Amino acid sequence: MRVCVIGTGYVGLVTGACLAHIGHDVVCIDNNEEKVKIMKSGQSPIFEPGLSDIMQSAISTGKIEFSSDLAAGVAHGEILFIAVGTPPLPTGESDTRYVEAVARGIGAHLDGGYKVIVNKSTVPIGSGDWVRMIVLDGIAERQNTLITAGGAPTYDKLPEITAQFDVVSNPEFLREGSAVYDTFNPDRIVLGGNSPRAIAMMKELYTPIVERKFATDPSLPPVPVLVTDLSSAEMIKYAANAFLATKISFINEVANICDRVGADVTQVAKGIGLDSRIGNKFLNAGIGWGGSCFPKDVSALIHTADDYGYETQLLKAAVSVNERQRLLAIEKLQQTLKILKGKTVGLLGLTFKPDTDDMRDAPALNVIEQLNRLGARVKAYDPIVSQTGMRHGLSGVLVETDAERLADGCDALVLVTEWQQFKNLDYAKMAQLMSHPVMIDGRNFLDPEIMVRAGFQYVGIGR
Ligand SMILES: NC(=O)c1ccc[n+]([C@@H]2O[C@H](COP(=O)([O-])OP(=O)(O)OC[C@H]3O[C@@H](n4cnc5c(N)ncnc54)[C@H](O)[C@@H]3O)[C@@H](O)[C@H]2O)c1
Ligand SMILES: O=c1ccn([C@@H]2O[C@H](COP(=O)(O)OP(=O)(O)O[C@H]3O[C@H](CO)[C@@H](O)[C@H](O)[C@H]3O)[C@@H](O)[C@H]2O)c(=O)[nH]1
Repeated sequence: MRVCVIGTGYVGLVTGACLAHIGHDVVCIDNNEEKVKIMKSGQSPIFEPGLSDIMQSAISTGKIEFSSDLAAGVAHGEILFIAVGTPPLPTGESDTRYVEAVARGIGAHLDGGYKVIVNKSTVPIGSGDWVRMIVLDGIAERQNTLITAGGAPTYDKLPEITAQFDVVSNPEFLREGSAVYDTFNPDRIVLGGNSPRAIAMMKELYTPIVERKFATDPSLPPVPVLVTDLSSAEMIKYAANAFLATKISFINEVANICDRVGADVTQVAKGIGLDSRIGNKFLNAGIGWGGSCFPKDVSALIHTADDYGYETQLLKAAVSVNERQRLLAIEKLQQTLKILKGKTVGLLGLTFKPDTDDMRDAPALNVIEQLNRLGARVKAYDPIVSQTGMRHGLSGVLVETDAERLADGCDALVLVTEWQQFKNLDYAKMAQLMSHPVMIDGRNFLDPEIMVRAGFQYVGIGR
C-alpha cells in the first residue's frame, strides 16, 4: 500500500521504516531539512537499535523515500500517518500545534482519491474529530485561495475539490530502545474509528505484522486487533501509560518502605510479580520514571479529567511519588556523604533509559540540577551522550569519555541509567580512583556483593 508518514521522530521514522520493510511504499515527510538530509543518506538521526539497518535495506529496495515536500507526500499516500510531537505545555496540557499544522497542511493538499488520515501521535481525547475539522478547514482555506487567486472572490465559481477521507486513531505503544522489535512484535494493534472502509484499509496495512511474518517468534498466535470508537482508542493510549507509570510509582513506594523496615524490594517484586494478576513487568524500583511519554501523558490525562471537573487522586499521587523519587539519589548522597558542597559526584548514565539517546525529561536532569544547587561538582559518563557530545544542551555537568575518567576523583557515583555495559566495568579500578568509593545504584542494577568486593560502599533503592 502507499503510505505517507509525517513527522520522522522516534515513532514516525520507526513506523515508516518498518512499514517499508514489510513491503509497503513509504514516503516519510519531515519539515526539518537537516533530518531529511541525514535520512536520505541512509543514516538514522536518532539512536534506536536496528533502525539504520532496516532503513538502509528499504532505501536499497526503493520502498522508502524521505522528503520535506508535504504536498508530494499527501499525493503519494493512501494512508497518511500524523506522527509529529505532542510535547507538554507548562500547564500539563498536550501541545497539539504540530498536529494542527500537519492536519491543516494535509487539507491544503488533499485532492482526488480516498485517504485515511491516521493519528499516530498521542493526542488528547476528542482529537480524532478535531483533526477532521482542521483538515476540512485546510480544504476550505485552499478553496478560498483558489477563489481569490485571480482578484476579487468569485464564489459563483467554487472550484471542485473532491476530497474524501476518514480519520482513524492508531495509538503507538512502542518503547524507545526496542522500538523496531516492538513494531514487529506488538502486544496488540488498536484501531479507533467509525468508517468500515478506513478500518479495513488499516487492517490490510498491518496484515503481515498481525500474522507475525516479521516477528521474532512467528509461531505465536496472530496479534490481537482491537477496533474501537475514536475516543476509546485515544483513551487506551493514555490509560496504558498512566497504568504503567502508576505501577512503577507503586513499587517505588514499596521500595521506600522496604528501605525503612529492612526488606529487599527486588525480592518483594519477584514475590508479587509471580502472581499472574500482578505480573512481573514494570516492577523495577529506582529513581523514578521519565522520558518523553510517561510524564507528559499522565499530566495530559490529569488535565483532561480536570477539564471535566474530575479530580484524579490516584494519578496525582503517582506523579507526586515520582517527583519525590527523582530526588532520592540526592537524599541517599546526603545520608552517605553528609555535606555535598564541594564534593564531586559522577553519574553513570544520562539518558532516561538504556539503548536510547533521548534525554527528554530524564531523571538525570533533576539530579544534575539539585547537585549544582547544593554546590557539588557533577561529572557524567553515558555510552551515547558521551559520543554525541553536548548536542543535548546539557549544562552543569562535565561529560567524560569513559567510566574510569568519570570515577577519577569522585566522592560518589550514582548509577542513573542501567546501560548493559555498566555490568562489566572494572569497578575495582574505579573504586581506587575515587576519593570515596560510594555507589548509589539508582536502578538496583548492580550486584551489591560484587560492588562491596570491588571496594565500594553500596547503596541501592529499597534493598
Ligand atoms: N517516543 C516514543 O517512544 C513514543 C511512543 C509512543 C507514542 N509517542 C507519541 O508519538 C508522537 C511523536 O513522538 P516522537 O517521540 O516520535 O516525537 P519526535 O519529537 O521525536 O519527532 C517528531 C518529528 O516531527 C517533525 N515535525 C514537527 N512538525 C512537523 C511538521 N509540521 N511537518 C513535518 N514534520 C514535523 C519534527 O521535526 C520531528 O522530527 C508524540 O505524540 C508522542 O507522544 C511517542
Ligand atoms: O520497572 C520499571 C520500568 C520502567 N521504569 C522507568 O520508566 C520510564 C519509561 O520506561 P519505558 O516504558 O521502558 O520507556 P518509554 O520508551 O518511555 O515507553 C513508554 O512510553 C511510550 C510512549 O508513550 C509507550 O509507547 C510505551 O508503551 C511505554 O512503555 C523510564 O524512565 C524507566 O527507567 C522504571 O523505573 N521501572
